[in-house]
Amino acid sequence: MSGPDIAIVGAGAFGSALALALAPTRRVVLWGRNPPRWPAGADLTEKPRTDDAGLTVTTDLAQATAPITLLALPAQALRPFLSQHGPALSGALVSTAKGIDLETLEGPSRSIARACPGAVIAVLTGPSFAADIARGLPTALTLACADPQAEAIQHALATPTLRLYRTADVTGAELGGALKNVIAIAAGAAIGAGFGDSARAAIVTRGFAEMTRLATRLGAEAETLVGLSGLGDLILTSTSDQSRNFRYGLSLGRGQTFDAGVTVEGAATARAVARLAPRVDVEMPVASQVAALSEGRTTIAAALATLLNRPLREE
Ligand SMILES: NC(=O)c1ccc[n+]([C@@H]2O[C@H](COP(=O)([O-])OP(=O)(O)OC[C@H]3O[C@@H](n4cnc5c(N)ncnc54)[C@H](O)[C@@H]3O)[C@@H](O)[C@H]2O)c1
Ligand SMILES: O=P(O)(O)OC[C@H](O)CO
Repeated sequence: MSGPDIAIVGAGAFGSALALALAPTRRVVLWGRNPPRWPAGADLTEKPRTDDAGLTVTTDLAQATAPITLLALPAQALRPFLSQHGPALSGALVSTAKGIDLETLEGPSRSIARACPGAVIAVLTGPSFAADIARGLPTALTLACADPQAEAIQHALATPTLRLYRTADVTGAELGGALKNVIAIAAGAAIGAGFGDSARAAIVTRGFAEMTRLATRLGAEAETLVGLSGLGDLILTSTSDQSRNFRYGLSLGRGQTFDAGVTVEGAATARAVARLAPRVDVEMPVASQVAALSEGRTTIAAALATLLNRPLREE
């Protein structure tokens, strides 16, 4: 019998959910340094499988070898992981991370390119909660890849309920996924502070404008930002308390503490953006308030005042 079709590196909520979604029709190996974090509501009973499918869980990274490897690690963990293990990875490397590295101010695809020169690189992103994917609920994602293998990877990762759209705009797709987390924190903070749904709509809309400004300045196509990876994921994350970023924002708005063990990609990415945006001369007023709030440099009232007191201008 030949080896796995798909390796998944990272057995947190998302890697584990993808493993459950793909295993009924593919040979999947899921690697984690800890046991898998099966999402709440996932059905862990044996599903009907094709003869040539199934799931293997391992803590031995050498076993996680396949033509396609999904890197389901948090954005701030990806580069350190790759610097240690990058040379051992092979095949197409597909990142699911949604963030900007605080040290390099680069997205996941650049981290992979630096650590694994010559690898086929892709990004899997878009509106999707791990719990939904694990339950087999219908989901549409973006597979961003500029390599001729993009279409083959798209087909290899799609399932009857996981519909993948393809783009060659890797920069746009990964920045949409990273920046929506920052704006979702702001949306949560507005709701948590009691500013209301109209304020949230304003933050999401103006937040989307600044997401697009930064992404296009960094080489993204504006069209990508209005797709699943940008606007689609922004809508999901800014409106659902399933989102960890939104819930973190809620707690900021309410003046409550938040469990430091929960992955909140938008907090670090807001700080990365606060350093990156001035370098490319892009204004990011909402993101800079999220950075200040998450670092405790401002209060929710002061953040609101700063945003409302900006000079009046054309939309
Ligand atoms: N959870 C979701 O609904 C969801 C959906 C889409 C995308 N994503 C993205 O997928 C990425 C992973 O998120 P998640 O929800 O699985 O996070 P998680 O917090 O549930 O799990 C992260 C996993 O990474 C592991 N990890 C962290 N640092 C590591 C390291 N240095 N070496 C090895 N393993 C390490 C942890 O042990 C954990 O198993 C994030 O960028 C997130 O934005 C998550
Ligand atoms: O729980 P969050 O806020 O990390 O969001 C999860 C996914 O990115 C939603 O698409």
